[in-house]
Amino acid sequence: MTRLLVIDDEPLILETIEMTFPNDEVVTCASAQQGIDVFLDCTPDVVLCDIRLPDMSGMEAFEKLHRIDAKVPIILMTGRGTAGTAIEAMQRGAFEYILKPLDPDTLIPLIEDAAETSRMTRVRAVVPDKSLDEVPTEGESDLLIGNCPAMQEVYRAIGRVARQNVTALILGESGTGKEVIARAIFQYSQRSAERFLAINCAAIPENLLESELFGHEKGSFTGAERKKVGKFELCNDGTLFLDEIGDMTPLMQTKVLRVLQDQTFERVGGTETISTNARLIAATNRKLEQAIADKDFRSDLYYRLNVYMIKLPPLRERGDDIELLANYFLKRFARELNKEITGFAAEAITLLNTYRWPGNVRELQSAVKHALLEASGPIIVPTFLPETVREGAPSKVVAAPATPAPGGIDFASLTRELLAEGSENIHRELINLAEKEIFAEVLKQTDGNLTQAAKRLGITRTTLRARLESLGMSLEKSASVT
Ligand SMILES: Nc1ncnc2c1ncn2[C@@H]1O[C@H](COP(=O)(O)OP(=O)(O)OP(=O)(O)O)[C@@H](O)[C@H]1O
Repeated sequence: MTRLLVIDDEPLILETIEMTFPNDEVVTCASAQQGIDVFLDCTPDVVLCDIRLPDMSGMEAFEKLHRIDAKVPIILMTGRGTAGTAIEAMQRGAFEYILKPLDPDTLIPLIEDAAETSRMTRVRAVVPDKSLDEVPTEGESDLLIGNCPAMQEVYRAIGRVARQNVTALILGESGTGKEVIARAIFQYSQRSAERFLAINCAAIPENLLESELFGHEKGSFTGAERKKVGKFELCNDGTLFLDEIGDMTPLMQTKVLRVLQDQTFERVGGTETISTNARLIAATNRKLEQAIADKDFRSDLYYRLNVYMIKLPPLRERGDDIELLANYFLKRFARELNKEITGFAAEAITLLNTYRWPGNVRELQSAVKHALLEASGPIIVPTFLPETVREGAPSKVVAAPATPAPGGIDFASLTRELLAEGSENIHRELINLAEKEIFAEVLKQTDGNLTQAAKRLGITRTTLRARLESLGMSLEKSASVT
């Protein structure tokens, strides 16, 4: 839910906006002073402010609001005659301007975009120190969870790069936390009081992306009814987050490369050369080196972006962090959903640890939420987890060896299959598979006696038990035998 503050003295406009956003909290004010008082009182997510107000000019009102909290996106509503003032306000930090009469098809995506920017700018992404017990209040901050060596390295990298004014490139599969890392870099940087804007390069068509990034002059193409200031210009002194950069078209790659090289560009249809010192943070889940080999991505752009690279590991490679994250989300959502659930059953943890998590942290987050909504007792047991996690084999290979050789598992073909699949966890997957076979056979020979089996294997009973658990192998039979 977005908290929207609307300042306008036209009752019809206030009513229209209330009706357009029935599921959001819309606070309306008929004068600039009243709007400023409410702003001070409730810190909205987004402000919509008319450029003509009874008690002061919209520009003055904008400047007062912006001075109070520069991180709240302010959108100015204007008639055609006052668009020039609105553009000037944008250059001073306003988020956008919109022409009256308001068209819901333009207004709704604009408010969504502003609310998302507001969230990214204002919700802190906090790199943990020692206090991992901390559960931030919803909306206040996102604590980055994870202790594994790869995540420790990520935190160190944020610390190293944030305060330097260089481009950062964040790589990682979908849902690994690239956006949170980008926000952390911004928030720990010297530009944290300046503008932070984000754009998803995969979500919009090339010509729109071009306008969004570089702006356009009025009349430069059909539909360009007014001049637009692009994000590179707006982010002068600020930070621009280009998400899914690997999906940019060749034309856009060339244009972005030029900005990185010369810090200049022209608006679409314009001749004026504009300078920008926007700091770029880029992210992608594509393997850029492969995209370069496939001639899909410019190598010179890659080298420009890759001044400092942060690689996020997939969740399945983060070891104990899976349990840590699951418990963190459990605490967080239990509080939000007002549920008294204290933890996970051991079997549920085993499932979480063995599942492959193709959607990474985002998928774990929704699995925990799902489990909380399903849960009826004080702890999460396997049946409350989503079916994909319960039944989704930890990995294709571990579930069903594709080509077992007559005498056992054909490791050479499995290795080839995993290589072709692009797996980056071949060692772990095959070792798990081998262990499963070995343990199953020894337990069969020792009638499920854990002590005997551990003795024959030459490992301790505790180690065997832990390995069986983490491989998702049943302990039922062996547990009854000591
Ligand atoms: N280490 C972490 N600790 C806590 N929450 C995390 C962590 N990493 C990611 N998240 C949460 O997981 C969700 C997905 O993260 P995010 O959107 O940053 O991923 P992404 O890599 O940008 O995904 P995509 O490539 O699909 O855009 C977010 O809600 C984020 O807050």
